[in-house]
Amino acid sequence: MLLLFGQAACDLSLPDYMSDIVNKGITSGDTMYIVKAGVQMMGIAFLSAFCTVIVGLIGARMAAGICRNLRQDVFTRIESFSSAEMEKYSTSSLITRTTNDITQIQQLIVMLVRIVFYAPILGVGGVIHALEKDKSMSWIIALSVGLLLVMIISMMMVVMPRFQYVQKLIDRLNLVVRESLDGTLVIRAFNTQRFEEKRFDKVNARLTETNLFVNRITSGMMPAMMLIMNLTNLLIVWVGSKAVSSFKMEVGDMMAYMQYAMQIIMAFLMMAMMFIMIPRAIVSIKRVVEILTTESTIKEPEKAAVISESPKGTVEYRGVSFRYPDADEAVLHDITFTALPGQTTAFIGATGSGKSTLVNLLPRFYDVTEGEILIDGIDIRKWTLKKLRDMIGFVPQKGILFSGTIESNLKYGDREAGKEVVEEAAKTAQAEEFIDSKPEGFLTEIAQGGQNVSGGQKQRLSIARALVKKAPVNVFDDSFSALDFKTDAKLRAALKDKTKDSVTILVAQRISTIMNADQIIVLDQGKIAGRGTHQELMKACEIYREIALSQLSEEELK
Ligand SMILES: Nc1ncnc2c1ncn2[C@@H]1O[C@H](COP(=O)(O)OP(=O)(O)OP(=O)(O)O)[C@@H](O)[C@H]1O
Repeated sequence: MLLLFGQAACDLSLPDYMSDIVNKGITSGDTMYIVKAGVQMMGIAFLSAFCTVIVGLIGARMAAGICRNLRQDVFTRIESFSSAEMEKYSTSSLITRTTNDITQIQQLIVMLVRIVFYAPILGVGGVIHALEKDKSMSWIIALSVGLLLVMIISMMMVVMPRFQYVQKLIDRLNLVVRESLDGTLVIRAFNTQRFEEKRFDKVNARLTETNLFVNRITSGMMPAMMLIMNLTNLLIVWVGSKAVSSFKMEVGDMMAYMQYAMQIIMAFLMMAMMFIMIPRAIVSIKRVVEILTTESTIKEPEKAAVISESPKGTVEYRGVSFRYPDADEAVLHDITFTALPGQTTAFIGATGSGKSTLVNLLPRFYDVTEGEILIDGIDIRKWTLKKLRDMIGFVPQKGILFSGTIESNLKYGDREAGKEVVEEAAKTAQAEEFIDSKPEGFLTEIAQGGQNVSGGQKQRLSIARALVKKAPVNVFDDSFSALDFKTDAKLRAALKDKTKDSVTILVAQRISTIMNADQIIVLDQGKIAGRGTHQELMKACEIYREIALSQLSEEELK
């Protein structure tokens, strides 16, 4: 603040020096005075430049600091979102908000620090100094400021609505790029590069068009402003020279007046720039605030239940129904079952029958619409999210790995896990063989998204990652689908041995994967169509029999 005052005071004093040099030095031929005042002027100009640089530095640091914290807050908030909020905003929009929108805010802060105080001080100071020199020419300044204001306000009215549109288009552009990059293989296989290019071109062209429109108007503003400034100078010289010739004004004062007029106009220009940036940044601020104020639909309990030190993990679904947010119909209806420790509870059913939805309710990716889910007799909504999720070793349907080494991926759920635990989990998940075959073993680098491992290897690493957690409840959502029958069988045998005391919930499409489960639940259109052991279901459940016979012969099923 002090520096800003210093900068403005220096800038405002320069025209006075110039006026004195002309009036006292040049007209009377006093060279010493000219040199002395000239040196002082240079000193002040350097001081002003120094203040400007320091203010710029402080502004940049402040903006970078504020926006680093803001980005962190937005990221943390997004991490707390449930799947419902993730779907509401879309991944691409969340990326734009965390990056581009915050950059807009950062630019505004830099600008604000430089201008918000400096411009008014310069403007007001300029007016006071100009009036001190001469009052008769005030109308010239008033006229040019009025013209500038009309121009700026009309321009803002035209470009404002476009700013919102630009941010939306950036969201859209991100979405198209993301989809194209994620789907490269499909695009190549279907030869749809041209189609994707067109899709990209369309959004890109619209974004360019809108940006060009905004830029054309804002860049047209500069020459118009220069014109107003030059006309103002011309008017001052014209009116001023008449005053000089009639000895009402000195030449130096007229020159100083011209400089004050320029400073006043510059102050307005700076404020105009600020007013151009503010609406744009407001759009971004609103989008960021929207994220920061969105509460996750999955809430922590107001009063968490007291959980035993070593929970057993018995999972119980009681009359659970579920409807996706914004969907018309429920996808799960009145599901009731209990999964006991030491037992495997398996789910089978046609695609879309609700198996993944059912297991996704357990770690509270979504909350049930009706009924309740209990672990060890306590409603999961009464558990803290951390405790609840620590209880569950979850293997999602889509094997997702992170960039890093195999080891860092396996230790994802427990950073402190020892070497033996990691190796044992890899062995149980039948991943040890292929890890050992790599020259760097557990330290082999995994590419982004696990692109350098096969589907089956990715599944095995995902399983091992869950096992490292040694959680009382393990959920495998169709996690054996990419494994060959032999590996599938070996894995289940090893799993049975290693997870003797835990609850195993298994979703599968293959009968052979679930045949030996202690309890099999058949899902049909979100309802339980049968439950029991394989033998019991073969006798009593028509849907199960159909699925089983479509995959294996009567002989194999016995
Ligand atoms: N995020 C979502 N929003 C709205 N509806 C969804 C969502 N995810 C799934 N559904 C719908 O819920 C139903 C059940 O889907 P779910 O993925 O649970 O089936 P599934 O039995 O696991 O199928 P699959 O064996 O193919 O994985 C489907 O009709 C699906 O269209």
